[in-house]
Amino acid sequence: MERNNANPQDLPMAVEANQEGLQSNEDLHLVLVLRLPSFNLPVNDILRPHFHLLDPADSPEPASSFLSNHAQSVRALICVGYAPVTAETLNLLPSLELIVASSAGVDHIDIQECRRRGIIMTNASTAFAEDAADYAVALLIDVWRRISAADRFLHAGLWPVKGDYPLASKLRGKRVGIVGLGSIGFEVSKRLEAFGCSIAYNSRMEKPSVPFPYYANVLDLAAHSDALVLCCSLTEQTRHIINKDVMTALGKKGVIINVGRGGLIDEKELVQFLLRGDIGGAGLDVFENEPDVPRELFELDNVVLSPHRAVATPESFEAVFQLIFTNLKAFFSNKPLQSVYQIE
Ligand SMILES: O=CC(=O)O
Repeated sequence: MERNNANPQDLPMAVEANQEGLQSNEDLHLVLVLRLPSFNLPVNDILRPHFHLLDPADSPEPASSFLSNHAQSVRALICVGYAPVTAETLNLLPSLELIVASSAGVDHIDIQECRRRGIIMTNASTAFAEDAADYAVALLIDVWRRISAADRFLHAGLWPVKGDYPLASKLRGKRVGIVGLGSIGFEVSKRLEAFGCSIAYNSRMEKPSVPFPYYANVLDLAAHSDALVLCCSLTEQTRHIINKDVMTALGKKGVIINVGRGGLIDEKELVQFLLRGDIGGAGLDVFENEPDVPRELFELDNVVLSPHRAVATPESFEAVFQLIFTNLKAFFSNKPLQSVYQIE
C-alpha cells in the first residue's frame, strides 16, 4: 500500500494552522493516529504542534496493548490511508466520538460499528473530488479516443508499417451514467456536460437539487448509458454492483470507468466480458486485489489501466491535511464539522 506516499518535499505544506501560543503536550487535545507503517504522509508533522498525537506505529508496543494502555480516553482518531479500523480496534477505544479519515473511500473502517456506537466520521472526498473527477474523465476520453493505444502504436513504430490508426469515438452526444453522485460524481458530471455528454445517475437516493435523470437501479441506468463512471463508496450494498447483468445491459459498445473501489465490479466477469468483446472498453484506476491486476487486461487495447492514482496530487494532499486540521479543530471547539461522511 504505497500509493499515497507523497514525498513530503513535494507538498506545499500550506496548512493554515493557528501557530499562536503553542502549548505543551499536556494542554493539547489528545488525538490517536492510526496508519499503516508504509504510509509516509507528513500529517503527523503538520498536526503535532496543535494536538497531542498518539501514534502506535511509533511505539515498540504491539498496537492492541498500546491502545489498551494509552488510548482509553481518546475522543478523536485520524485514520491515515487505509489502516483498517475494525470492530476489535473500536472496542479498545471506549471514549471514541470521531474518526477523521484521510481518504475518500472508507471501506477499511467498520461503518456499521461506528453507526452503532454513534461515532461520527469525516472523509476526504471533497478535498479529492476535482482530481478524482479529472482522472475519471481522462480515463473515459482515453478509452473513447484510444489515446494510450495510439501512443503504443506510435512507440512500436507501427505508423509507417500499418498506416493510419483506426478512428475512435466522439464524446459529444454520449450518454454517461454516473454511479454515486457525491462530491466526486458531481465534479465528473460538470466536466462531462462541458464535453456535450448527457448525464444520468444512480445513487442511494434521488437528489432533488440536480437536473439529471435519476435511476434507482444500476441495471436501468446501464441500459440507458454509453458509459458508466463509478464514483460511489464500496459498501455491503455496492459490492459487485457492476455484475454480469449490468454489463449485458450496458452492451457491446459500453464503457466502464472505475475511480471508486475495485470491489464495485465483479472483476472476473469484467475480464470475460472484455475478452469476448461483450463490452466496449474500460478505464480502471482501482482493482479488487491491489496491487494485483488481472494479466489478461494487459493485452487489451480498449482498456486503460492506472495504479490507484486518481486522487493523488500534492495539491489534493495539501487540501486533505487542511481538512483534517479543520475538522479536528471544529470537533474540539464544538463547531460544525466539514465533510461528514455520507454514503452515496
Ligand atoms: O482511493 C482513494 C481514496 O479513497 O482516498
